[in-house]
Amino acid sequence: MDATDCFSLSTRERTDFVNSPHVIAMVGLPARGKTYISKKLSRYLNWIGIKTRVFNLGEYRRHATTAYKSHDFFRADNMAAMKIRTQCAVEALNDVIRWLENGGEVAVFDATNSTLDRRKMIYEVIVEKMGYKLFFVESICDDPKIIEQNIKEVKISSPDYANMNEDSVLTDFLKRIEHYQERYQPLDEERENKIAFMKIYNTGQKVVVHKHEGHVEARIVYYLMNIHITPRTIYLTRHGESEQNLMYRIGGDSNLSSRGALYAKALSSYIKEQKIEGLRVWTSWLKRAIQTVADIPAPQERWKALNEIDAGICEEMTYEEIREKFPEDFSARDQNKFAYRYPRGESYEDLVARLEPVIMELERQGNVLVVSHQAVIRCLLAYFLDKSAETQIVADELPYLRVPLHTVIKLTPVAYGCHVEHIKLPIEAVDTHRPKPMVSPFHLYAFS
Ligand SMILES: O=P(O)(O)OC[C@H]1O[C@@](CO)(OP(=O)(O)O)[C@@H](O)[C@@H]1O
Repeated sequence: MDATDCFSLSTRERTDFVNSPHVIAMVGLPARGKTYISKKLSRYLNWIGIKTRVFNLGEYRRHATTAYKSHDFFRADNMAAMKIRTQCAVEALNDVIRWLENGGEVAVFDATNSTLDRRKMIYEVIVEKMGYKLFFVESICDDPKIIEQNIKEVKISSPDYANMNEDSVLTDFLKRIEHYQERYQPLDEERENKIAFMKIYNTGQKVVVHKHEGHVEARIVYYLMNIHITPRTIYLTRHGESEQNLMYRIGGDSNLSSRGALYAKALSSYIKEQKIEGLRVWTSWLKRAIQTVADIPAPQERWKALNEIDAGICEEMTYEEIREKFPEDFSARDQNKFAYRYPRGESYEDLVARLEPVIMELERQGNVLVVSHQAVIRCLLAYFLDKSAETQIVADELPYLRVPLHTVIKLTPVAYGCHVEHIKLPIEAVDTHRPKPMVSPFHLYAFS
C-alpha cells in the first residue's frame, strides 16, 4: 500500500498502518509554544485514532528536584543542575520507550532539545538503538510580544513560580531564556542532514520541512501548517427540534417542528446580539440544519461531511423498533457504540474520519457557527474537549457526550485548551439522548 492511500482509510485501518512507533521531539527556546503544539498535536492524533502521549521534561525536572530557586538553575555553567537536567532527559526517554513498547504509537517529547548534543543523544537512542522514527519540530519566534504573552499566559501559573508576582516572573523567565540562548543551536539542514524535521517560524508565518517521510509525518506537517493562535470563537449547535425528533425517529431528512422553528429565530437573535466579527456559518445538507440558519445574516456554507451519522437499514426507525427488529444489532451497538457500524450505514469511528477535513478547515478559520447533528457534534466536541490523552477513553465517552437540542456550545481557546460554555436558549425540546446502558447483573455473572 502506498502511504497516500491512507487518506481514504477509516480511522482504525489508518491506526493499523502506523506500524513503526514515532517520536516527535520538540526544539526551541523556552516560551516558544512548544507545549501548546505538543498538547494540541497529541489531542488531534488521539482523535484520529493514533495513540499519542506527551512527555514533558519540565515535569520530570520538577519531580526530580525542588532546587529551582531562580533562572540560575539554567545557567550553562551550573554543573550540578546540568547533571540533574541530563538525568531527567534520560529518564523521560526511557519512559517514552517503555510506553512505545507497550502499544503507544506516537510519543511527543516536549523539551527544549536546543543543543546538537541533546539531539544527537535522542537520535542515538530512538533511531539507532530502538529503530523508531524520529521527527523534530522546532518552533522559532522572534516577536517579543508573542513571547511576553506566552510567559504571562502559561508561565505565571507554573509551579516554578508559586506566589510570585507577574513582573518578577517575567524578569526571571527572560533571564532563563538568555541562558538557553547562549548555547542554542537551531536545527540546520547541513549540519543535521540525516534527520527529518520541520521548523515553524512566528506561529506559522513560514514553515520549512526537511526530509519528512511517511504517513504520520505527512499528517503532522499538514496539521501544524494549519493551526493558528489568533483569538476566535467556535459555536456548535444541533439544528432546531425536527418532526422526526418529535416521534423519536432517528435520521431522515424532515422539516423543523414548530418549536424547532422558534429555536431558529432565537438562535438568529442570539448570534446577532453577540456581534461576531467575520462570522461564517456552516451547516449540513439536511433540511433541519439549513432551516435553522435561515435568518442568520452571515455567509453560509453547506458541508456533506456535517450530515448526521448514516443509520443505514435503521434510518427513520425509533430505538424501540430497532431493538425489536434487529435485536443483535441493537445489542452490538450497546456493547461498543464507537466501533459499531449500522448495516449499510456508518459508525462513530467512520464519522471521525469523515470529519477530519472539517476539523482541519475549522483550525484555519476565524469565528464559525457550525449547525449540525447529535452524533456529528459529539465527534467535533470530543476533538475540542481535552477529554483525555488516551484514545480508548475518547472512544468510550465520545458517543455518549451530552449534546441537547436548543443549546449553543461556545468554545473559546484558552492557554492549552478550550473554555466551554453551554447556552440553553429558552425553547422546550424533546430529549433525544439515550444514555449508556448499565451492564446487567446477568452479564457480570456470565463473565465472573
Ligand atoms: O448515536 P445516537 O446516540 O443514536 O445519536 C445519533 C442520533 O441522533 C439523532 C436524533 O435521535 O440526531 P438528529 O437530531 O440530528 O436527527 C438521529 O438522527 C441520530 O441517528
